[in-house]
Amino acid sequence: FPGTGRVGGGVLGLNPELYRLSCPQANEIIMSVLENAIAKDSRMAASLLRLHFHDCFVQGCDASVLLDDSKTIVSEKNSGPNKNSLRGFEVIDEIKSKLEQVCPNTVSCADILALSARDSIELSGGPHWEVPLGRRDSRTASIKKANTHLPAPNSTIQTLINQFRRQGLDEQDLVALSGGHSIGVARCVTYRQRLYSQNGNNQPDLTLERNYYNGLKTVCPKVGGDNNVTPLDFSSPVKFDNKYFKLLLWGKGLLNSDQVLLTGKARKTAELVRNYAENEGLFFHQFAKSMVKMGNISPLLGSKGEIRKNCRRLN
Ligand code: HEM
Ligand SMILES: [Ca+2]
Repeated sequence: FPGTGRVGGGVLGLNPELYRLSCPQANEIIMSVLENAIAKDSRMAASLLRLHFHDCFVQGCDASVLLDDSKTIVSEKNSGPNKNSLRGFEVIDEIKSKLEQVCPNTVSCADILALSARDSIELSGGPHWEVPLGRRDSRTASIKKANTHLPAPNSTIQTLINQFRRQGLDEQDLVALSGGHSIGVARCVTYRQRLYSQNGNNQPDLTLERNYYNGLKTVCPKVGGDNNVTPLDFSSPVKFDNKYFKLLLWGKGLLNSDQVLLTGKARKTAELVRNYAENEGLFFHQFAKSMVKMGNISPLLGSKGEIRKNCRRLN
C-alpha cells in the first residue's frame, strides 16, 4: 500500500478498506455532514481541502493542524499562513462527534481530514479517488514548521518546487495540486504586492492581464481592506474544474504562486499548465494521484500517536 514505504517503524501501511468492518457508516456520515455544511456555505468545500493540505505539509498528515493551544501545545492555527485564514474546524468537530457516537476510538482526525478533502472535491464536481486510511493523530504540533514549510503566495517558482520536493512531491504534483485553487477565495493581503509593488518599485506585476488587474484594484486597495476576499478562480469559484489553468494562460491567476507556474521560467511546470488547461480529464487524473501522494506524507502508524476523541486536544 502507498504510505508503507516512507514510514520508519510502522508495522502496517495505509489501507483504503480499513474502516469497512470497524466503522462501515463512516463514509456516509462524513458525506452527509459535508453535504449540509457545503449547502449552507459553498466555500466550505475549499476550506476543507486546504485544511488537509496545511495538515500534511507540517509534520505529515497527522491532524496536528487541528490542535488548539493548551499547556503543552502551541497551536499551528496561530502561524502566519493559518491565522485568520484556515476555516472548517467546526465541520470536522461535527463529523468527529458523530463518528465517536457510532464507532468510538476508531476513526482518526487525520483520516477525517483526508476523507473530507476527497468528498469536498467530489461534491464540487471533481474526480473521485480511494483514500488510503489508518493515519493516527499526533501528540504534538509545530507552529515553527507551519511558518516555514507552508508555501507563501509571493513565492518564486523555484521556491515552490523546492518546498514541494522537501515533502516528496515533484513538479507534476505541484502543478496538479495548485489546481486546488479551482475553488475558494483569497484575501487581499495575499496578492496586494502584485497590484502595487511587485518588485518594490511601485509597479504592478506585468504578467497580470489589464482588465483583471483593474478589477482586482477595486476589491484590494493599496491601503486597507486586508481581509476583502476574491475568488482564486473567478470563472467558476465553487466548481472544481480546469478553468483555473485556462485563467493562467490568460494572465488571470490571482496569486503570484499561481501565475509563476506558467511564467516562472520552469519549462516543465509551464508545459503542465498548458496540458491541464487543454485536457480536464488529464488534470482530474493527476490531481487524484497527487492528492493520494500528499495524503501519504509521513503518517503515524502502528502504535505511534493516538486516535483522538476530540480533534482539538490530546486524549
Ligand atoms: C503551491 C503553493 C500554494 C500556495 C502559495 C497557496 C497559497 C494560498 C493562499 C495565500 C490562499 C488564500 C488564503 C487567505 O487569503 O486566507 C490559499 C487558499 C486556498 N488554497 Fe492554497 N496555496 C498553495 C497550494 C495549495 C494546495 C496544494 C491546495 C490543495 C490541494 C490548496 C488549496 C487551497 C484552497 C482550496 C484555498 C481556498 C480556501 C478557502 O476559500 O477557504 N492550495 N492558498
Ligand atoms: Ca500535520
